[in-house]
Amino acid sequence: MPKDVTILTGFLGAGKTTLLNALMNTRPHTRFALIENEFGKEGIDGDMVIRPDVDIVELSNGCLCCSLNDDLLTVLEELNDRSDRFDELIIETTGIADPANVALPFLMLPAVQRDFSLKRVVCLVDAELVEDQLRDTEEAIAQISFSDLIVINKTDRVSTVYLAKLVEMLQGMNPMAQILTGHKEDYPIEAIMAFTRTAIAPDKPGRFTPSRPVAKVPVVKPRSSASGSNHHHHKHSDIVSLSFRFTESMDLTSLYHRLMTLLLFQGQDIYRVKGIIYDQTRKERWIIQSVGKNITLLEGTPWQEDEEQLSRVVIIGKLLKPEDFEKMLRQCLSKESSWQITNSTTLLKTPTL
Ligand SMILES: Nc1nc2c(ncn2[C@@H]2O[C@H](COP(=O)(O)OP(=O)(O)OP(=O)(O)O)[C@@H](O)[C@H]2O)c(=O)[nH]1
Repeated sequence: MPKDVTILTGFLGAGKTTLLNALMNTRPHTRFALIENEFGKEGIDGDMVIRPDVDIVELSNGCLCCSLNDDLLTVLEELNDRSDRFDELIIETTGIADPANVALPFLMLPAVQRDFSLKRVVCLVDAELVEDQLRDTEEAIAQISFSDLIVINKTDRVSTVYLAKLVEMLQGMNPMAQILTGHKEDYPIEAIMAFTRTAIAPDKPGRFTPSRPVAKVPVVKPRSSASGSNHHHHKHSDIVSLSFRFTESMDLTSLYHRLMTLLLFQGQDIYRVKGIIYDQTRKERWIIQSVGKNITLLEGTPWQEDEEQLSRVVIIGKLLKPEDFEKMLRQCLSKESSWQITNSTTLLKTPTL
């Protein structure tokens, strides 16, 4: 029997990993395989998955919808070789992925369809920030337009009147999608998992029309430019991912305050910050995140004795300059000696294929 597949998409910070954890927790007896895709070099999301028994495949430093398209097929083959070890597959896309390209192998390739059955493409939407995201980026539009099921998340942050308007607006953008609402304390998980795309006549003309010609699937793009730089070309974005790694202790309080100031004064182009922080004054790792101007701090698990204690920080936004963030992060180090930029991935505007 083909394994059920859920594609979980949604703009940066919409709440994909949070929903994923909630979903897997409500199904303790289901064995999940999970493909986590992040386009920065530092894969942070895999560490945020709280169920220890999940078979996680991390695909970092590229987007499944373009540069890692070929890798998806390889991973699917590998997963199929161990198909007796899991019941369902969930793919969490990057926050800027075009889900049409991630879904295409499941929709178009018989060899994939034999082993995997795409049940739903779920798009998480940040109720508070989606209007700005739709105005500023093409990615949010592609995600909402393509998905079968739209879950408006973070309803705790908006009024019911605004929420009703949002439902109307998103339904206008994608009239065929089902729309649900929820927040992290109360996700409509049963309704999400009960939904299957076959129930809504998937083959209606235009239903799954990808934004680019199908004939080009799978789209395989070079991972780096001919010059050998580490710039990664994305089809339609100016979005940059910066990854930093520090072996010195960081002062968590200082990081929090500096980040808050930065977001307050220059936050419009910083879409997402996520970090796992080593502060020598604390036994546990700490998770720092920001979405828009909202910052959250969360206590993680204690460091183990045999574990390397280090901080990893990923910053994603529009045309970000590494020097600005280098300066801020350097000021947060308890000692300033060993900071380094491990990767700087710039997604430049390039002509459509
Ligand atoms: N207030 C509120 N915050 C939420 C809700 N859901 C998620 N968050 C917070 O939003 C932030 C981002 O959540 P994630 O689940 O990491 O978002 P994501 O879509 O996986 O992020 P990327 O993988 O970076 O695109 C975290 O700080 C969450 O705690 C919600 O319903 N309400």
